[in-house]
Amino acid sequence: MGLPWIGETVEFYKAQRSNQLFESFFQPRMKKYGNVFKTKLMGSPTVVVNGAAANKFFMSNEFKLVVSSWPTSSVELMGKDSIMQKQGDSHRCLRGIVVSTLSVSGLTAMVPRMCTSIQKHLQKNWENRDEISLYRSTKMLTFTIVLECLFGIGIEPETLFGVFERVLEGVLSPPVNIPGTKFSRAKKARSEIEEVLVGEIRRKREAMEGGREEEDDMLLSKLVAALIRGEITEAEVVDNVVLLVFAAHDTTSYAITMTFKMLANHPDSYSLLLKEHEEISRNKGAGEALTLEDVKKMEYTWQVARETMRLCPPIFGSFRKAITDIEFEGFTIPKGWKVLWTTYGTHYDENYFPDPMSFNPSRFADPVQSYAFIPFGGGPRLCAGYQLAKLNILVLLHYVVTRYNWSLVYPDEPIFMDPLPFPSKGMPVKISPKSVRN
Ligand code: HEM
Repeated sequence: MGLPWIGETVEFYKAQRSNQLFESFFQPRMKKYGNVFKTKLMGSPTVVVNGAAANKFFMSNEFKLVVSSWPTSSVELMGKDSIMQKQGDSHRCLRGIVVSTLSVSGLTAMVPRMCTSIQKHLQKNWENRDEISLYRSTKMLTFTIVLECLFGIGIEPETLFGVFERVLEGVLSPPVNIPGTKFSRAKKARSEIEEVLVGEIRRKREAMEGGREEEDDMLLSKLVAALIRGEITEAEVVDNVVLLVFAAHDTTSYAITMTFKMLANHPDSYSLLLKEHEEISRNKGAGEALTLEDVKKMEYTWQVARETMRLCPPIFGSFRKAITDIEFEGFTIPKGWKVLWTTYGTHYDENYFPDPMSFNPSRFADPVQSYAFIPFGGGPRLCAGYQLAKLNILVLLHYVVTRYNWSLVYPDEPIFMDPLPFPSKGMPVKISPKSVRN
């Protein structure tokens, strides 16, 4: 387990920064000790678990044997009332509100809104340019989509983007609130966001209580309606807006950029994907928005995106804390110890994915063993924004591949992690418009 207090923290962070967590940290230990091994990270004895059976056991026993465990700085910056800190009824209530906006009827209404946001973004940021930073562009776009299409918050996204970025920089930094530290800058940014959000929430509440606005299918409206009914508090509304923007941001944009990278490196897959989108475009009138039915036809594209997230998961895993002594496969995990499940441990296992390091989207044409493909987690904490992320990835890909010729400036651009992965140069892409109808 390494040195007495820090254990293997230094090795872990070093591997993480260079995006070598699997190769330099997990894999050597799995080879030596097996799929379940003990280490010490950030002062906590931690059991790292890998494999579908372990994923199922720990993810589905959330609240019974384990609970999510986040660093102090994340909790302070996302807020104590965000869904990631909730358990029991309060978790169910908040999750129910979020997921209700992503039901079939919610998604049906969302697709045209998303088409408008994406087309506006491309027009503003891609038109008349011959090179763009794909990562920065998709980050800004994801942020806009969460505010405009999910929450229905009418604040100009550009005015809040930089402030949110400052919060994100502090979420995994040491929680030292001294002027000049990343954490203190992030706290200040969080207060600025809170002020804007509280203003927006109170304005909406007054309008809804005064009968000038009705509850609609946007998430902010649903949260404020629950606030008026006394089911949740104002702090819960604020903290969950912040959390959802955080949860959506770097994850979706990384998934999109890596999908483009994979397509650039696998021209055969790109040809198949392009055919799928050209077929969808052919059946649309000029300027006609996509529908949920069109998105459902993007089957191969979703296979490509899933294969990309298998090989390049935006989230490498997540920590839990044992709330009781746990017996698992002959091991005893004492109460208070941490458990870390990792995406790599199953995504790169040939028992679930033959020839695991090769890019083969069509392996997703058939159903995958449950809890073997876990970029979105599983169990009660399964990603609440899964459907939004899927829609965002598919609809953006549609507009880009049907409207632009594109190529990567640096096909072998290194990926760094801090704490989430990102392309080190922002993934610059050369673009030129195609002549299209819609
Ligand atoms: C490709 C994009 C995304 C990936 C890979 C991803 C991944 C994940 C993972 C792995 C978890 C589980 C964490 C755990 O078990 O501790 C999670 C939870 C969550 N995600 Fe996502 N996510 C993505 C996009 C989004 C989006 C777009 C939203 C919302 C707008 C979102 C909202 C959430 C929320 C609210 C939770 C916590 C759920 C709960 O505690 O009940 N995510 N996500």
